Amino acid sequence: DPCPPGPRGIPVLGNLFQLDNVKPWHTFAKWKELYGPMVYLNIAGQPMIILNSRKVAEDLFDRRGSNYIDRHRFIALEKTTGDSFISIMSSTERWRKMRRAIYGLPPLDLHDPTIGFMNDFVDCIGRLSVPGNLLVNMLPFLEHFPRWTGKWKRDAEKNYKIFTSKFENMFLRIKDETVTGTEQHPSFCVNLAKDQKQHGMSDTDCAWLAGVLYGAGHETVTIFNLTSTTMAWFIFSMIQFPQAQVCAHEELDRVVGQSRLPSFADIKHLPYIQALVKEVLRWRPAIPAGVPHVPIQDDYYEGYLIRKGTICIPSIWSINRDPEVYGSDANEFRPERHLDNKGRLKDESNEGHVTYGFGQRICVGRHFANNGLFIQIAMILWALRLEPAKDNNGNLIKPSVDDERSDGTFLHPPPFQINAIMRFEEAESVVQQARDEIMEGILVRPDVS
Ligand code: HEM
Repeated sequence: DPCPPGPRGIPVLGNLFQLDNVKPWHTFAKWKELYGPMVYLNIAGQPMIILNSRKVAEDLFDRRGSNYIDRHRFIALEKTTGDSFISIMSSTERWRKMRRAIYGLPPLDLHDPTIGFMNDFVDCIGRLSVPGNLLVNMLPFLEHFPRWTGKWKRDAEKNYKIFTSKFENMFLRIKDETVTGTEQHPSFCVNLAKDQKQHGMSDTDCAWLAGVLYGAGHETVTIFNLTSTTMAWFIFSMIQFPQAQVCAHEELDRVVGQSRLPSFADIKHLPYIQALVKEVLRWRPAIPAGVPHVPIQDDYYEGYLIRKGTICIPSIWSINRDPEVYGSDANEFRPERHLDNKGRLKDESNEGHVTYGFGQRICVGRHFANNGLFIQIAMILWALRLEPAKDNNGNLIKPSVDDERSDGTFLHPPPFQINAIMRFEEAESVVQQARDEIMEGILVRPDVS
């Protein structure tokens, strides 16, 4: 049976050297023009398929989701985490249990001394998640070579011990306090400790699940923080497209007024802000080549064979600007595309993009992320007007709209400076008051350090 079309490779190593490890999604988009929505590659014997249209990605990952449920092996990352990293775990019973257990939020505490430790953790994970940067991921037989032949293996074993012991300490402390009734503050760990038996999870699994989720929502500037990367793209888009800011300000003034901050209760009445969140995520997805899915059985699609074990990469970048879905202006930043002609959201159940991935491995943090982005964007625009910084002669300095930075997995805006201007006099005191209330709330919590 034929494989989908794709670029010709060289003998043995196939298309290994045609894979662009820096910004592969731009190469995928070019290949879409040449070969169509499914592009086949052979990476030193490992089959790989790039999915470049929404239809193909949804047909396979959503409609046949129970087959496209597995992950490709990131071997060094697997060893560093004792294969406890839910996002890259194979579709085992352990993964199922962890996914089922996720319903709360990771605790965030400004005084938590673990912040430095978590920075190291997310840095390490970020380095190991770049698909092509370690040979062992492409040539898995290297995994079984002795330890002295691979530094990656020695580092992985050492780091696994450090991370596990810290995560276990963090989890077991909460668990002890939950059992003795001293931990009163609701948190993800408290819920997990209470329901651990029901979920059938070991202490180490609970500790890793909590640690990884804490990492995903972690408030740092490291590459791993998808929410803060998306916020950086939001600010970038506001200085590039001032008209969108004018529309957002108009909506906030009309719905919220100027005497109080926006809240979650306003969400239904702020469709333009919701559309803005969707458009930032669509226009500049933080993981533009997604996370690969791997089928557990051979599959046939449109006359092509997709062998089990094939690395299937959803090109989120291409799919988010598929002209068949978004029309000819798909490359432009236009929040209005998510609204009908009465200014209401076109379809509340539809994200309007595929930035959170697909099927049974879709991002479990997406509601948390959407809510966080909504409230941050609403509050920033309620109080501020964002403008590009000016040079000494008063000229605006603004990066080119197409500029971007990447390490192969995550997409960031280039460095840029802004001026943030209070929109009205009372804004400052309203923000200050809200801040004081939150700080009081944190300070009355029991000391958790
Ligand atoms: C703007 C923010 C975020 C973006 C763009 C994002 C994107 C993604 C993507 C593309 C995947 C892979 C989906 C697939 O395989 O098709 C994923 C998985 C995942 N995300 Fe997120 N994410 C975000 C925020 C978060 C947050 C805040 C959390 C935690 C609270 C989180 C937890 C997870 C987990 C645990 C998985 C792995 C699911 C699995 O493999 O079964 N994410 N995310």
